[in-house]
Amino acid sequence: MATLTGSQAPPRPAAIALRGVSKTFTRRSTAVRALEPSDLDIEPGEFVSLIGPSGCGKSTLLKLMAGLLEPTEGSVSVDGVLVTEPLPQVGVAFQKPTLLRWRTVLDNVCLPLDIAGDGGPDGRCRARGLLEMIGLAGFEKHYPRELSGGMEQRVAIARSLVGRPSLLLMDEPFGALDEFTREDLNDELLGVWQSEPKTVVFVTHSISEAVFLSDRIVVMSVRPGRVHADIPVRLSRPRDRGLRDKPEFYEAIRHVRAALDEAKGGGR
Ligand SMILES: Nc1ncnc2c1ncn2[C@@H]1O[C@H](COP(=O)(O)OP(=O)(O)OP(=O)(O)O)[C@@H](O)[C@H]1O
Repeated sequence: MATLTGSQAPPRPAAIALRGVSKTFTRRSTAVRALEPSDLDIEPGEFVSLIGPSGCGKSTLLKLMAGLLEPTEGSVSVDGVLVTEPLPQVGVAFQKPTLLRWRTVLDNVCLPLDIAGDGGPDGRCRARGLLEMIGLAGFEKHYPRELSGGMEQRVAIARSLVGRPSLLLMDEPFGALDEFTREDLNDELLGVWQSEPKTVVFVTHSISEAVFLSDRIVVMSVRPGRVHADIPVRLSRPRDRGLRDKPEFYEAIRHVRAALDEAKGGGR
């Protein structure tokens, strides 16, 4: 029987394809142009960070990908499907963990499964496994008020992963944390991403965080936002914390910083 191999196989659609996507927010008579028409392709399994000056439209872009905002012009597709509403294969994690205070840690992680009517023993077992993977074994029965900020953020990340999303959208998930906790969570996020490959789009203000995590860094320019530079990060994987001491890490940081400096001046 003939099988499709190599060049015969149909091309796999991009995990995310943005075509001429722009966004203007309108309130009464005021219009804010947040994003100029932008094109971007992200391949399945890529880890891509978005970085840029405050107000350049990073969160707007992420919300457009998540189906939480509608583009003013253009289209967003995920796995070849036009995004018109939030899709089940997409997980999201934002800067604020927004845990439900009356639910235990385990029940917070299981929330997406409960909403999807899939909260059986398998899902709970997976939730426990994720809690263990991100260093929260033993805290399943605790309530959010009993956790530190870093622990709450870990719970939010486990929650975003429990439905096995093929695409994970993260908006400054570690922005409110101290540097040590942030580095620990970077290590843990990479561990999860390496053990369960998925496409990740990650918004951050930290150049070193973007370099440590990403295959590519998309640098955006000042408002109205647009893609200023698309920089591949050619550091080998798997990566571990030792990478942060290596000259090639600093070299990559310098490169991204130069692009970011240009992007900041680009609108003036
Ligand atoms: N719902 C909204 N209504 C009106 N304007 C908005 C809305 N959301 C965002 N904006 C505006 O769009 C622009 C881009 O905002 P966005 O939050 O996407 O930027 P950002 O790059 O994520 O910023 P930061 O790095 O500070 O978080 C800003 O000028 C912001 O004021």
